[in-house]
Amino acid sequence: MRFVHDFFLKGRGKGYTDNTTATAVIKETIVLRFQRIRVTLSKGYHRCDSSRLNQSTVFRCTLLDKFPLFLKSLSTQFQSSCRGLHHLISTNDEALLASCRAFIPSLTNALHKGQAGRIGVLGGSEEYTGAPYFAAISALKVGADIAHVFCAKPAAAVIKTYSPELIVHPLLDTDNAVDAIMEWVPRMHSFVIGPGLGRDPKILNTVGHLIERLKEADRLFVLDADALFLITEKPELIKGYPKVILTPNSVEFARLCTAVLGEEVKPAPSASAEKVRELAIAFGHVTILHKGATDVASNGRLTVCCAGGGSNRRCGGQGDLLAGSLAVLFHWATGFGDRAAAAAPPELLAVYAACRLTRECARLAYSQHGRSTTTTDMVRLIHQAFSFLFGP
Ligand SMILES: NC(=O)C1=CN([C@@H]2O[C@H](COP(=O)(O)OP(=O)(O)OC[C@H]3O[C@@H](n4cnc5c(N)ncnc54)[C@H](O)[C@@H]3O)[C@@H](O)[C@H]2O)[C@@H](O)CC1
Ligand SMILES: Nc1ncnc2c1ncn2[C@@H]1O[C@H](COP(=O)(O)OP(=O)(O)OP(=O)(O)O)[C@@H](O)[C@H]1O
Repeated sequence: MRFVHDFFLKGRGKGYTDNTTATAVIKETIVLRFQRIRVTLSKGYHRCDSSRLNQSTVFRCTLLDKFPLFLKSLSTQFQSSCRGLHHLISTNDEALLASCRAFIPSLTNALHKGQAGRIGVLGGSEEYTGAPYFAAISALKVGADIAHVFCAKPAAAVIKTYSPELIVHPLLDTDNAVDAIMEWVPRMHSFVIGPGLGRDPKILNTVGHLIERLKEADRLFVLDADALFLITEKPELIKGYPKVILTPNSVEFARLCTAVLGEEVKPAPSASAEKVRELAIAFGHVTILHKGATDVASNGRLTVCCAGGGSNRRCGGQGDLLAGSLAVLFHWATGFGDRAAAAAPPELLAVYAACRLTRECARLAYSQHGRSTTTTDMVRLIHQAFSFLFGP
């Protein structure tokens, strides 16, 4: 163990070309400040396939199977000496997609209505009726059985006219909103909070209370759009809660960094993976997805990047499609399939699947509609994109 420690922390720069020796070493440790390491775990045996371990501080890892499990198996002493070096970036599309396919529930007559997902969307105001609609309809198109929208009264009738599929509750702006909405919570598997919520302090206050209650009820939820504005004001609301995923665009991400890290971060189409990880850690290993030209998601331990598909069209609503899809996939990733061989923890797999799906919808829609592409065109293509990526 001493040797391993010395080699990786002090003895850098020699290069490591002998696979056999590397294998012995990698059994004891994981070193991530090296370039192009490919590590595979099979039958509990850790094998290093790379012929290039060098001292570069830039590291880019392909998928490391069962990484979190492996990390836990390291001795406490070694974990602490390596703290700060454990940062793994996975971009292995095929392996991640394969793990996502493993949790997609089969279409079978053995399931009853509701089992594939009862999703709640909290959002919708007089100004914004499209955003909650896009989130809720996307949840249904991805495969949830039921989608409820909890919105402010002026939005309710409008949203109902968009779709008879949605169950719409005009509750968010009522005086007993928290208790009235909580009555529905036991029936829901997961929530999207934020699309079209607006910034009315009374509504945001209600949503703050609801977040507290959802945590007490141990529910999964995704925070997007105006709910992220609330989190910049009250980051402690979600600190350390493992069942929340934040989905900021670059502007929302910059605001979160200012609020939580105390740093000015310039909004940029491509996030710094290191910054996303830093923010996730500052939130107590909460999962953060920075949407952009490349989507970057981290729980502070593992970071996944998604760059497939996508388009050059930046019409509004694409983030809502992503958030609604993610709520379903989050439920599936935590509740279905065998996770023993999964390439990443469920929250990151759900994020990866949602990003990949949204970007595939964007790619398909753009190829048909070009500059005229809107989110409605993308929603229509969810089935085609889903089948292509994950099967029927
Ligand atoms: N049809 C609808 O009802 C829609 C409603 N939406 C809702 O609209 C509300 C406000 O959302 P916004 O996203 O406008 O949030 P903000 O009101 O915080 O505005 C952010 C601004 O930053 C700009 N921006 C985005 N990316 C940038 C970048 N990389 N660099 C610099 N500027 C950038 C945007 O154009 C936007 O004007 C939310 O409730 C949201 O859910 C959106 O979801 C879009 C669709
Ligand atoms: N510069 C970009 N190039 C390619 N794809 C992008 C780019 N920026 C965002 N995307 C993709 O668009 C989708 C939505 O991200 P976006 O940043 O538009 O979210 P948003 O602003 O929250 O959306 P909304 O309009 O619903 O509020 C994501 O899947 C992301 O991958």
